[in-house]
Amino acid sequence: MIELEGLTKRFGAKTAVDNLSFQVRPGVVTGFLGPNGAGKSTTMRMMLDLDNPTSGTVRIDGKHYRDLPEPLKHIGALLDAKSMHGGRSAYNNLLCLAQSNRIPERRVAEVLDLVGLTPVARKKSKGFSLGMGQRLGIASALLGDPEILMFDEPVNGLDPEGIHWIRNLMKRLASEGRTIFVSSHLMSEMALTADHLIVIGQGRLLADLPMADFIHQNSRSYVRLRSPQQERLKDVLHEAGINAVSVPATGTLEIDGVGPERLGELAAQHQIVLHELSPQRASLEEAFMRMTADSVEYHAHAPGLPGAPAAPAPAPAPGMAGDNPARPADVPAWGAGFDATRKGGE
Ligand SMILES: Nc1ncnc2c1ncn2[C@@H]1O[C@H](COP(=O)(O)OP(=O)(O)OP(=O)(O)O)[C@@H](O)[C@H]1O
Repeated sequence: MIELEGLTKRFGAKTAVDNLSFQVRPGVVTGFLGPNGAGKSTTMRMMLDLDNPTSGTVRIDGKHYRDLPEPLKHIGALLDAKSMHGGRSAYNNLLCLAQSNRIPERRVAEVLDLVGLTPVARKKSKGFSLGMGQRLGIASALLGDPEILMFDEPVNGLDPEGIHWIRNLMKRLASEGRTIFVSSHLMSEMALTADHLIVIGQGRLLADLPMADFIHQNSRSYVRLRSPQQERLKDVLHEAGINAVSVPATGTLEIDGVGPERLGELAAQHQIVLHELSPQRASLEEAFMRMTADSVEYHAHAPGLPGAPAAPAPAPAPGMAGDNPARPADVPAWGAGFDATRKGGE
């Protein structure tokens, strides 16, 4: 279990993470979503004690990260797959990490096998493709057989086979009772992977709810009709007390709350020709974009979706004051699968 209470991080005048409070529970995949610059990576870095909170706390199984005796055995993370030592083989990268965390060498071969890298174990990691690098980062996260795993944008740049593999791996790890926390800015991807959802925007909590609830709340279903007798069809629907909205861009009508059977029968009764009668479901990506519309920091110039009020967010727990002292230099560094250098601005 990961617990955040009133977690806040400021970089000068910029508040990257703003009074975040939530829990990440075991046995499920929890998706961590937010648009670019929302504060996901900064939050994850504070979870691993790589950035100091300005205020608030993070607890890993009830303890501060720095108080975990052998951290890799509690929590594994993939933050930045490119941070491996390129001049070392995959095997040696993992071996160094294992040795610094008193993990037996046989575990190195086990995790290489688990991620499918055994055939290239002795190759230097600088020659690895993006997908192989991600697998190596995941192997490093799994090395200590931790109960908690965090993945920052693990499917970035992967091919469909790689995406499928990571998705199944996360589900399997969760089904073993582990705590899986995975960030993404793609709702469509998360909808296929996560059981629970935490959404942030401009560092603030926007939603904390089961994925099934998000899908239920945001899957607007409607019927689309297209007819060469559009105006007549509209009149007929109006007479039947059905509200149809014209969509000029597609030349169609959209109807909420009435099934396709009834609409088809009405058209037939009035001998109206239909070229399309199709049930539709609004995309989750659109719902996510509406939820975060007010907090998107970097807008493209193309016209976006209309802004809508953010989804009701659970009230954040009261923040806990108190600065976290800097992590001492001798605390075992993560070493792999992430970039252990602190971001500037502290
Ligand atoms: N070291 C730093 N100094 C100053 N500002 C920073 C620093 N690190 C992050 N920020 C700012 O904090 C905000 C949150 O950044 P963060 O990288 O955590 O977001 P993110 O949700 O992970 O974004 P992305 O999806 O683009 O990776 C951004 O506005 C970013 O510019």
